[in-house]
This record gives sequence, structure tokens and C-alpha cells, in this order.
Amino acid sequence: MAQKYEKLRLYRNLVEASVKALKKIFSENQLADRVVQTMLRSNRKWGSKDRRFLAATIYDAVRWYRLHYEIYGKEPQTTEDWWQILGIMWILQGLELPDWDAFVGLNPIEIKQKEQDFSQILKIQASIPDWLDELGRQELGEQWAACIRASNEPAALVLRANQLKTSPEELIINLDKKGVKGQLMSLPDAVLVPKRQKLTQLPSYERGYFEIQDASSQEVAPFLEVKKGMAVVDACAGAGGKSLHLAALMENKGSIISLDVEKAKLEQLQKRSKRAAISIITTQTIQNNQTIQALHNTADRLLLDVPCSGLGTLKRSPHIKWRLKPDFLEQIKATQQQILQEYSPICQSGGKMVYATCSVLPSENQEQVQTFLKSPAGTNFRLIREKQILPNEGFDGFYMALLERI
Ligand SMILES: C[S@@+](CC[C@H](N)C(=O)[O-])C[C@H]1O[C@@H](n2cnc3c(N)ncnc32)[C@H](O)[C@@H]1O
Repeated sequence: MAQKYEKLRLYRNLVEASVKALKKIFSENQLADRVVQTMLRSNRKWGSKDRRFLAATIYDAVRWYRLHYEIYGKEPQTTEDWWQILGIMWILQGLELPDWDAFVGLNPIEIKQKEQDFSQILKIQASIPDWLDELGRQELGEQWAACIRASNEPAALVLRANQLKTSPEELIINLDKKGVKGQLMSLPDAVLVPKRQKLTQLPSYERGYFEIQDASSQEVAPFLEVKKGMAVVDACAGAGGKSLHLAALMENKGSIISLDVEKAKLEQLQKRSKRAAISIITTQTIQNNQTIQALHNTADRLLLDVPCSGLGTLKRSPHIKWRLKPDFLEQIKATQQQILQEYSPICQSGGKMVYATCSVLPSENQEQVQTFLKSPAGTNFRLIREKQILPNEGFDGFYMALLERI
């Protein structure tokens, strides 16, 4: 069921803002995180309770969109529809609605009965489009129901201590001084912060003591088995979450070339790298295949953290289930195989390569690796091991495969 937040009185201006945001997300196809961010930035007078309320309202409404509109009887088109949809959501969360015209006709008993009636229909109960339910069943079989149900839980807040500057134990002490409670986890760099809150304003963040990185994502860099002094290429580095982790594991010794097709993301990585006191990362924007060919046979370790559907990250990005379309999925799978084919020669003989995604679909994961291994480019590689993490194990869904170039 949807997350319950503190019982509070509803304020019209906040409900109006939520409706405005939801229309942007669903009618104008804008990204939920950007809409929330922009709205919070442009309303600095809202207090922290209001901000939490707004973010929770918008994310819950996106997460449970289908369940709510099936109970309502149709997809929301108008502002009035959205108020009713939000009313349904709050009733299901156990909130008593104020006596406002916008909520007229919402009967809590009927609404809860309808929710009960839908509880056996997974695509409605877990709030996903029909096509995704069919695909999930085809690809994951019996694992699908638990996987997609868990994907509706809010994401945990996990930090990665930058071991170049601090340890998880020290970081916990440091956070505690600022009133933030953290806990050690079984992962060597991870700190769990049970209460969701904004941490990027803390001096320890500014000074590069930690990054915010999901626990499953923190498993990828160690999977590549890097050692200090190695030549590493991170070929889909983006804003560099894993490049930074690799650099810390290498104790900032050796070299990492971080590539991406998007220059703006690499600029972010440069800033983060400076904050983390990392000097071994150089960034390079991929212009064409020559950028890749120039690196053939140069890397001891190669990370291919490829673009994917993101279906493992619905806890933090619930809007993906509404934005993702079957034809985009086909396109992205073609890109994944192309990256495997064209970038794998960067790994030198005797070197190792990790192929990773934040998807739960075997067609983006195990099947891509098998297709690669059976292709001419893959004959030089052998699979050492692979790991699939599903969202019902607690954190994001992730897949990683370690291959060796013979
Ligand atoms: C899953 S994200 C990477 C996340 C990143 N490794 C991290 O840990 O923060 C995939 C990245 O691949 C990039 N990308 C898309 N097509 C690419 C291509 N053909 N070659 C290299 N990178 C590509 C995207 O811009 C995106 O930044």
C-alpha cells in the first residue's frame, strides 16, 4: 500500500501545486523529479513539512496512478479529476478529507471496497500499464509479482562513504553531529539513512565525504575487481557515480577514462570528482566510433554500465512505468548490444569487463550477454559470473556480469 505520511491538515495551495505538477508530468510528459525540483526551488517560502508533503503527494500519485484512476473510473483529464484522484489517494492512506467541494462524492467505504476488489488484479493493484504486466510475466514468470509489488515501496536512502576521505563509521559520527542518523550496512562503503531527508546541503557532502548511491548500484564497481595502478575505462560513465566509486577502490592510483555521449553529464562528473579529491579520472565525450577505436586493447578493466529501461529503479523513479514504451525498449536493447559489440575491444587480452544495467528484464541482461558471447566479437570473452538483484531484495534492481577477455 501507499506510504503513510504524518497526519496533517490539507492546505489548498499545496493541493493546487500538486495538481499543477501532476498535469505537467502526465499531460506534458515532463520528468517527475524535475517538476518536483523546479517547484520546490521556485517556492522557497514553503517550510520543510510542506516540501515533504508535496514531494510525497506527487510521487505517491505517480506511483499509484493506475490504481487511483481505476477506482475513480477514468483517467484524469481536468483539474477537477485530479483533485478527486488525490482525494481517493488520501482516503486510501487513511486521511480524513476536509469538507471541500472538490472532494464531493468521494465515499471512503466505496473507495476502500473498490481497492479490495482490485487486489487480485496485479496490473491494477501494483499500478502498471497492461503491456508491462504482460512483458514482466513473460520474462520473469513467478518472480514478477513480488518484483513489481516491491517496486512500489519508496526507495531507501543510502550513502557511499568516500573512503579516500572517510570511513562509513566516521561518516556516521559526522552525520550524527548534524542530527542525521545513519547505520552501517553489510556493504563496505554503505551507510543507510532510515529517515528520508535532504543531505546535499551538509558540509560533509560539500567536502566530498559521501555520495548518495543506492546499495545495489554500490555492488557494480567492486564486481569489476579493480586494483590500484590499473588502466580502467568506464564507457557509459554519465555523471560518474561508478567512476567515482572505482577511483576510491583504486585508492586514487592508476587511471580511469570516463566516456559518455553526453558532455553535460561528464561535466557533472568533473565537479564531483574534484569534490571527492580524485585526480585519476579524465573525461572524454564520445564523438564517433573513432573515440572508441583509439582505446582498443588499452584497458585492464572496462565498465559498460549501459543505458537501459531503468525498470529496476521504479522505487525512486516511478514515472518510468508511464514514460517507457515498448518501441523505446526495443531501441535501447539494440543500443546495449551495439555497445557490447563495439566497445568490448577496449578491454585488452587478460583484462576484465563488466556489463551492467539497472533493469530487471532478462532480455536486457542475461540474454544480451549470451547474444554477445555467441557473436564473433564475443568469442574472445568468457563469462566469469553474473548477479541479478531484484527490487524485492530491498534496494534497486540491478544486473551485472563479469567477463574476461581471453
Ligand atoms: C546507466 S547510465 C550510466 C550511469 C553511470 N554509470 C553512473 O554510475 O552514474 C548510462 C549512460 O550511458 C550513456 N550512453 C547512452 N548511449 C551511449 C553510447 N552509445 N555510448 C556511451 N554511452 C552512452 C548515457 O548518456 C548515460 O549516461
